[in-house]
Amino acid sequence: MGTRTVAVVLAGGVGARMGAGRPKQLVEVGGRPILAHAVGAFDAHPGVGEVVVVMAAGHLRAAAAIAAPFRKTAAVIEGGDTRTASTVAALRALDGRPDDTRVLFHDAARPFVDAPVIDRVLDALDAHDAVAVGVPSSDTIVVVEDGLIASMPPRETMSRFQTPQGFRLGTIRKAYELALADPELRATDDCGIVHRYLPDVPIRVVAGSERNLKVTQPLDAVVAEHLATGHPTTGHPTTGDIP
Ligand SMILES: Nc1ccn([C@@H]2O[C@H](COP(=O)(O)OP(=O)(O)OP(=O)(O)O)[C@@H](O)[C@H]2O)c(=O)n1
Ligand SMILES: C[C@](O)(CO)[C@H](O)COP(=O)(O)O
Repeated sequence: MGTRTVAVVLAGGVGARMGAGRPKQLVEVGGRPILAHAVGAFDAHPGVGEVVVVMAAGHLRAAAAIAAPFRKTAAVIEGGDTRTASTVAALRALDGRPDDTRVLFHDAARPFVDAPVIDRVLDALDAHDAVAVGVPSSDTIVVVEDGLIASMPPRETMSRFQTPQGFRLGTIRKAYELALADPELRATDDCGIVHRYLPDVPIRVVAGSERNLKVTQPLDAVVAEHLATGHPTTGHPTTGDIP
């Protein structure tokens, strides 16, 4: 048997910016919960052996019901207060696994991750211990401090990060061990933890996909419905803009 690959679907958030009254990963697009789309993508991928779902406290039964029909679902566990804490919960659930295990961390809020993106991450993990997924930024990105431009990196060097982010388990474990000892720890993704705490580990960036959007704001749900069905939801002020 080859090296095991575990996909961790991070669904521990509450969806405050979406304001749906429940975690956005439970909201349906195209007739299925967002969480089901995300779990389904990894369940269907031949390179993935197991799927672990990390769910927001108070919603574990709902998540378990969504994940149960997928044969690769190995566990549904409770997350933490931050995305970082939810990743830590997943790493604890993987205690005892060999260091060369491949682990993919994916935002449940990205329902349209597809096989080519997962392929690229897994292929890159053959040669690298940490892999990120990015798409070129169409916008100019500026660093703003106190309402003023502090720096303006050249747009052609800017990449918008998506998930899955892939790691050898030993590498991401070590990075989090160091991160958790840092009282200043702040991070929005897992590659950021490796970049900061294991700066000598090169992080390979592979191409993501514009479809692999993160459903974050109410408008994203309209776009997601359109991508899932070809039909926008009705009643939203922007639906007329979408063919
Ligand atoms: N404590 C947390 C917070 C976030 N996430 C997951 O990380 C992904 C990206 O986070 P985000 O889009 O910010 O989701 P929420 O935290 O739910 O959104 P918000 O910040 O608007 O509350 C999501 O799949 C989310 O469920 C998580 O597993 N645990
Ligand atoms: C991991 C991520 O999706 C990469 O773009 C993003 O950083 C998640 O951030 P959030 O604040 O948890 O939405």
